Amino acid sequence: MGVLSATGLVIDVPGRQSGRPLDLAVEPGQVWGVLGPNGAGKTTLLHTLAGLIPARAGEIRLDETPLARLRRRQIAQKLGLVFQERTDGFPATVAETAMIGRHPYLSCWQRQSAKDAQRVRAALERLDVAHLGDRLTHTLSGGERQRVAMATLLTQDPAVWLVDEPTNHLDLHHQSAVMGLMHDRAAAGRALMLCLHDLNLAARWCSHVLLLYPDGEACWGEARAMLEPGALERLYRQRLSVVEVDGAPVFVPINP
Ligand SMILES: Nc1ncnc2c1ncn2[C@@H]1O[C@H](COP(=O)(O)OP(=O)(O)OP(=O)(O)O)[C@@H](O)[C@H]1O
Repeated sequence: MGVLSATGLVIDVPGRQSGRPLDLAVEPGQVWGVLGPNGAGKTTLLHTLAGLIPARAGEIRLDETPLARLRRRQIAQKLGLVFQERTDGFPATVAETAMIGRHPYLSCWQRQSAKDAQRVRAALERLDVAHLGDRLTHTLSGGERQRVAMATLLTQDPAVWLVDEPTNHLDLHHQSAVMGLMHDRAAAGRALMLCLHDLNLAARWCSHVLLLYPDGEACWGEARAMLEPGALERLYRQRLSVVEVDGAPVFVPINP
């Protein structure tokens, strides 16, 4: 049983017949990529696993405890989520936003410590946004905002990282840097699940893959076995050419 596990889980995608129940466990050290076409339910799955929306059926366990039995704060001490899109609830600087990652560990009136501030600084540096610490987040570019969101999750550094499109808005260098961070956190014993649109990032960085089909079908397993060109062509209804670079497959869409 992994640090995050789903048993008989059916996600609630509006208007869809119930799909294949998911039975999977995300173990420490694993990086799961969730792949599927637009509307397949990737975000819905992540939000369900985070306890933000109810499932149609099944059970989710976090560290062996049913999610339904945990209070929100207990969940936030073990699990963090980066949303695909962000809205600013209220004006906040980059440093203040990253500090939100420490809130699950602080009691109501407890002030953040020097150690918390140090974690924020280190996270901002790791995500290459330390120079933006005093800027209001709504003034940032899309890629800068994405890196601040990742820095906030790194400040939280929970056992389970759920990230909806980690490389959204990022240039090539920062895509690679963020995926490298995911790899490092997995090596440090975290369990990660990432929604990805880029097959090549999945092939390069994921240990496990879950393929979600628009009709609710799904299959999952080790990345090497799941990233089979025929299966991916059916998933995306897109012909693919495959070459190998640096020991990993590179998928290139081709026209008929
Ligand atoms: N609140 C809602 N009301 C109605 N339909 C919804 C709602 N939320 C999600 N859906 C639908 O559920 C389906 C799954 O959405 P979801 O965002 O999980 O897909 P996704 O795989 O993450 O897609 P994308 O790749 O475009 O991000 C979509 O068809 C979406 O329109």
